[in-house]
Amino acid sequence: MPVEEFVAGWISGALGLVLGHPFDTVKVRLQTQTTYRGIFDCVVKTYRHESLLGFFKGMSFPIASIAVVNSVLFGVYSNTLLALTATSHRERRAQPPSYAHVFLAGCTGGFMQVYCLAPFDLIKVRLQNQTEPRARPGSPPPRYRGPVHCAVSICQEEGPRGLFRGAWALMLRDTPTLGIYFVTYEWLCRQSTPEGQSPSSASVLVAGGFAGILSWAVATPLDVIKSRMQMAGLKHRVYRGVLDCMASSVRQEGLGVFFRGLTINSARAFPVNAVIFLSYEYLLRWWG
Ligand SMILES: CN(C)C(=N)NCCC[C@H](N)C(=O)O
Repeated sequence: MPVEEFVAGWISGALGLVLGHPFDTVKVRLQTQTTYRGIFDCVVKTYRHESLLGFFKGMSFPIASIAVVNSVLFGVYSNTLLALTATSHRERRAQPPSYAHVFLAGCTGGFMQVYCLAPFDLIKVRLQNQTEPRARPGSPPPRYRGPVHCAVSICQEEGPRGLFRGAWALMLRDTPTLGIYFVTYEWLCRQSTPEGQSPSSASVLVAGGFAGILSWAVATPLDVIKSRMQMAGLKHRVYRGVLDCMASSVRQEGLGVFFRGLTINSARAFPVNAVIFLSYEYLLRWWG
């Protein structure tokens, strides 16, 4: 099994993560808290209250976990294509796989990454939702002191299964949308590249950026539900499942709830995924 794809997936994921984390914090807050009037209000309040560091809350764990998560996504994707089409990454420009195969491989990568992503994503969301400024003498300490304390507290208070809260919604979000993600990337690359050649850097950037936007646009409704289910344990709010969370969110806030965070998610998705695909492609070309 070729391992370069796993390593390239890890490095490219880390680059994308650092670039996109501040946008991600604003998105998570808009999706799970009702105190903000919009993106601008959330950015201003976060900055005033928590300084620039507020936007980077919860980033250390994803940085550590991206090694596993993104390498599983890209590694499983590429190796599933290898199993389906018997072509390696190098041969795929000359013998492009069908879009059905690309979709299937993307869905498999998305499905497999959920197992690694679920606990890390839960901890990220809980830490991002802590709006207290950094500890000052006399001010109440935040609920979680950091990622490890957060993981231990969840295990103690909600049981080890608590770490997988929202995992069903995450699986429903990621399995089809990662199929869409890779199909969009492949389609846009092929449209802008003469047959048999490798896509230029500009093509990769644009195709990666739009693949990110489209897949996140489709993923946003389930992303909202996933984030709410992840926060539910903390707020002692009990949802009976994904459908119950959907129904109760719509009842209280209307259908617009499914589109919370869509604008900021799209603004984040373009640069993040452009950088992910560019670094992934170049690392693989560089290694031969
Ligand atoms: C719609 N979904 C779930 C995705 N496109 N997932 C791929 C993740 C790529 C990158 N880490 C990001 O956060 O955008």
